[in-house]
Amino acid sequence: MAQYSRVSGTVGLITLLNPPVNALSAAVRQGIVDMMDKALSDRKVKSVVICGHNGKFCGGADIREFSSPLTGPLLIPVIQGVESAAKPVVAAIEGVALGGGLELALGCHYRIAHSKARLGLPEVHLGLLPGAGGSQRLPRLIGVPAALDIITTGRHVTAAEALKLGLVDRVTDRNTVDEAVKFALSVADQSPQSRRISTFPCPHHPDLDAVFEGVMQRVRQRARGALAPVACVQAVAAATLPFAQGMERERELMATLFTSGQARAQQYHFFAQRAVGRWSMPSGARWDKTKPVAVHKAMVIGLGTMGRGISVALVQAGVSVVAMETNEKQLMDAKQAISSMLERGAKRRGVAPALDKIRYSSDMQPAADVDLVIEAVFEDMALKKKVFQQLSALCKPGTFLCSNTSGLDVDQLASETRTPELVVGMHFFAPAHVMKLLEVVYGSRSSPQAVATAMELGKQMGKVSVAVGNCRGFVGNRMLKPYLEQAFFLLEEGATPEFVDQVLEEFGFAMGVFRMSDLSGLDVGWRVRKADGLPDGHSARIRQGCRYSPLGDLLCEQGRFGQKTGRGWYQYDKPGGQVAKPDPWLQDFLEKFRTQHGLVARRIDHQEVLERCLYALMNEGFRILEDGIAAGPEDIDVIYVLGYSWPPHRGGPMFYAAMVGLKKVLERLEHYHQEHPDIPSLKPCNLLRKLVVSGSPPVQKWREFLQKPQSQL
Ligand SMILES: CC/C=C/CC(=O)SCCNC(=O)CCNC(=O)[C@H](O)C(C)(C)COP(=O)(O)OP(=O)(O)OC[C@H]1O[C@@H](n2cnc3c(N)ncnc32)[C@H](O)[C@@H]1OP(=O)(O)O
Repeated sequence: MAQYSRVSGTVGLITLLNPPVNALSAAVRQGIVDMMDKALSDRKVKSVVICGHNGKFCGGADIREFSSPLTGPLLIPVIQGVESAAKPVVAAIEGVALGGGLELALGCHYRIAHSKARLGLPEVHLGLLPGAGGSQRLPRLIGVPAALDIITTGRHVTAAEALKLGLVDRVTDRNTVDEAVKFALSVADQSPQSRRISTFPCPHHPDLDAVFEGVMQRVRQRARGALAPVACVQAVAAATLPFAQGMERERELMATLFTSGQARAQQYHFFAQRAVGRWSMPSGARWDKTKPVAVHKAMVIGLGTMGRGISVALVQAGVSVVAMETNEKQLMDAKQAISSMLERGAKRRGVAPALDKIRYSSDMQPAADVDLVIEAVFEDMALKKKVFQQLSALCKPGTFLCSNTSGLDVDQLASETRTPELVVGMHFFAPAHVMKLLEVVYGSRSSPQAVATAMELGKQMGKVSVAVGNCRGFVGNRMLKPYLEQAFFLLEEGATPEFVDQVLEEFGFAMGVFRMSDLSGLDVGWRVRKADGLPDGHSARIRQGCRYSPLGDLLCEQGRFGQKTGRGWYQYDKPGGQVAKPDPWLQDFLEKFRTQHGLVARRIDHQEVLERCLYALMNEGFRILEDGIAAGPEDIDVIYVLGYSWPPHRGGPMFYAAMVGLKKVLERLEHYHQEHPDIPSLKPCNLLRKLVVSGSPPVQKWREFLQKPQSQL
């Protein structure tokens, strides 16, 4: 809803009231209409200010309303009503003006922003476009190139940048509403006629065609099959037409997006990202019953790529860091690298680099005086155990001990310490100061407070933290295993790396499985498999009664580790080269392999590649839910979108399973498992069967079918 009062004698003040972000629900839209009527009909009122309750202008349309038929007045006429008002209307922007919120502000005749406010049109992240005139008014106000940038990236613009772009008229450090009221008084006698953005012509640009072509090309490349970014460009292109025609085009494009599965997927992802913050553990411990401990000082042990990124993320979150590395040369290199990462980051954010927040050490002693340690040494259990033993002896009581591991047993590490309840895994993703995902792994003895502290620290670092149980590979890497396996089996059966990658990239992954494997290095998994007892030079295709593909191992034995050696599943022009080219050697190698094992290459189609890779991955997701390793499908989906480049417009693997239809997924898995009975990951899991028998409920209802946590609190 919206509140109305008259202030300073002649200013009508309309306050949007819908906590926490004053989203434009039906009641708020109706409130704006009613309060505008009140202000315009009050003869004493000469000008109007629109602001948001509690220091937030408006977070946009109420996304929760998108899943049911719209009621109340539509936003487009509401904004038109504001713009066509005969009295000047000023938007007082505090906190955020996003999506429909910024569109409303664009309908006002003036915009005053607080210096800390953020403005943007992030609809593209919800699978939409700014459909309440934003795609038409923004380019008219700030020009096509700047509008295209803001609309297609969905990024938030600071008040300072908004002022530079001409998006706001004034920026203030003072009380924004008071300033807006003063401003409204000063323009009370002026006609708003010349301030109506819908009447502006689109600013001239010498080569608009080239601008649109360039952006469209970039957007298509980045979009990976997403419809919204492309529609955003098309909508802005329509801003060069007369306003009414542009609005009609915006409406048509929006209608297509609004009903698309992609918009549903991206809106699901928006809420899923927020839902994972409400974590729970099988013990019944929960986010709302556990207080995190504030971390002021942390230590990072091991300054390889991960340790450096983690140190930067901590410093940028305002935590004092001791960065430790025993190798002096590595320590010096790390210091230089971390300083330049901090400097670059600070420059991007327009702040001073917090170089004084970090100090360096070549020994473990400073661990005695920190609140939390993140161990980020090489992924080797023996080495990590040694570090945890040392930490246990050194740290003061209450210090949280975290391991940045991508899949090792957190319980084993905890058992090396005197305080297993303070041990959790913190699985960061590379580059750790950039990637948004953090898996927080609780062991069987981790205390709820340790989990809450790691989750909160992740949030402070700007990450989306997901609490997961302890098992080999946790959630993300555990699901990756059957996916990779299927890709290898497909090569054995007749596919090529190029074809498998092409199918997965067409689906929307940034990189197919083989290009990704070349980038991250084939040797990483090989070393882990060898540590698990993989015999050298052995190419058997059946291990412990199950199908096993030795292809990756055989490539590693040839020194083909991927990009870094210039050869892997593809060839590169030099070690470290990035352009993957098909390698005739690999074709020859695959043919010889098939002959050696009596395999006859068959024609494998697009559908089989997708189904075998993706359904095997989803099936593992159902097992993870069944095992209680993830609390709900949202957790898995957030991990896959943010950490494994699953296309956001497909929601995540569990959401996608629901979109495809659980019955179909089950049938196809049954079919493939019949064809390949020696591949256990293709055997449909019980939870999937249970859901199908229960009529394939929507993904939001799956938690009801999972085992309830046992409350021990
Ligand atoms: C035809 C009309 C078309 C219009 C197009 C639109 O306007 S689409 C909406 C565009 N707006 C956005 O995309 C903004 C989405 N929100 C955010 O980015 C952030 O929430 C925020 C506004 C920057 C605030 O961030 P903060 O970290 O402070 O809080 P949370 O993200 O945790 O949000 C708090 C709760 O508010 C819910 N929420 C936020 N925005 C909306 C919204 N637009 N509609 C409905 N609900 C919203 C959010 O879900 C949180 O609640 P939970 O219960 O925790 O989920």
